[in-house]
Amino acid sequence: MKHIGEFQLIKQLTKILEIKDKNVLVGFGDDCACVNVESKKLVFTADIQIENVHFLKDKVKPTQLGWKLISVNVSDVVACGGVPKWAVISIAVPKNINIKWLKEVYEGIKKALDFYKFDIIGGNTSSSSEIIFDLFLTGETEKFVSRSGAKPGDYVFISGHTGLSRAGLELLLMDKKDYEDFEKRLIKTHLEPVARIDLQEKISRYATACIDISDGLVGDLGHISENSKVKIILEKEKIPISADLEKYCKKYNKNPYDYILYGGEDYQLAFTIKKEDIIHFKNEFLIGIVEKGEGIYLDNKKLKEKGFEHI
Ligand SMILES: Nc1ncnc2c1ncn2[C@@H]1O[C@H](COP(=O)(O)OP(=O)(O)O)[C@@H](O)[C@H]1O
Ligand SMILES: Cc1ncc(C[n+]2csc(CCOP(=O)(O)OP(=O)(O)O)c2C)c(N)n1
Ligand SMILES: [Mg+2]
Repeated sequence: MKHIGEFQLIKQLTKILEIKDKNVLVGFGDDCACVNVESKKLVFTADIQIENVHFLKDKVKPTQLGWKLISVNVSDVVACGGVPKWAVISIAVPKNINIKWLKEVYEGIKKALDFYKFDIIGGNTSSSSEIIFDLFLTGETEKFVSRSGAKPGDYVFISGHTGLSRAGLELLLMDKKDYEDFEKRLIKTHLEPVARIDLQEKISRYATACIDISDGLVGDLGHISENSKVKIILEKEKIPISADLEKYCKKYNKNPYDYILYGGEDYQLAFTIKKEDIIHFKNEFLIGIVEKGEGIYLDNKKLKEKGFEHI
């Protein structure tokens, strides 16, 4: 197959479909779809964890895998301002799967459901040569926060440090006998991300646009820029570097900005707000502004909007 990229592929496929129901407020192209149901707005999302694509079976505890499956989906619901409500799960596993291992994945899932406070209420089981966990999650929101609402003059924020997860993945793949404490913390960020459910209310109330950072900060801000038809200017000086990432980059001679800007699987939120609402975001990081135009800039340099793509 010609290499067209994941997002081009999604565009070509979804063009074949036609959303006819007028109650659908948001279809393809955002973190969640959104549907009017009586006086409520329901949001829908699905994300998957696949062996050798999202995880290596011998490098993750089954409980961590269950936790991550739930977190990555909650992250999309929160990015739309929603509260997670109900989910169904589809699994596909090799016929000779270790049942104890699988039950431990479900223990991790249960722990996450208790933390994020919602239920899985159904699912499906099938076989596959590689392990697949797919979650379909619905949530409720009063106001849908899209990727398309950023306006010139808005501030750009991130909810926390980025780049740590990629450093954690690289450390895991190094297969070291011993890890320093900061390395263990980076690995934990990769294997046990926590979706920013704590920000749900503020996002719902104040964000003019929001996306969860799964494919890398610049790639994902690129979706806000494209959908909102605006230019985003990041100020290098304002983008935070975590102390652990700094240590990692010093030790392994890496450029921290490759991680911060392009890392992926951060599951922090990138969002825009009106300037006057800045008082509500004291613990988050102001990293830039929205202007008329297009593209993502770091100070006055245009950045390549490359993010993680599966295809
Ligand atoms: N195969 C597909 N068919 C229809 N819609 C899809 C498909 N894959 C992704 N989408 C939609 O495309 C958009 C982008 O997907 P994705 O990049 O996976 O979002 P996210 O990073 O928030 O999970 C979403 O609205 C998603 O619902
Ligand atoms: C073994 C392994 N290789 C590579 C990665 C890195 N990786 C896998 S998926 C991904 C991007 C995010 O996942 P995706 O399924 O695209 O989530 P979405 O953007 O749809 O929310 C990254 C950075 C990984 N986690 N594990
Ligand atoms: Mg997805």
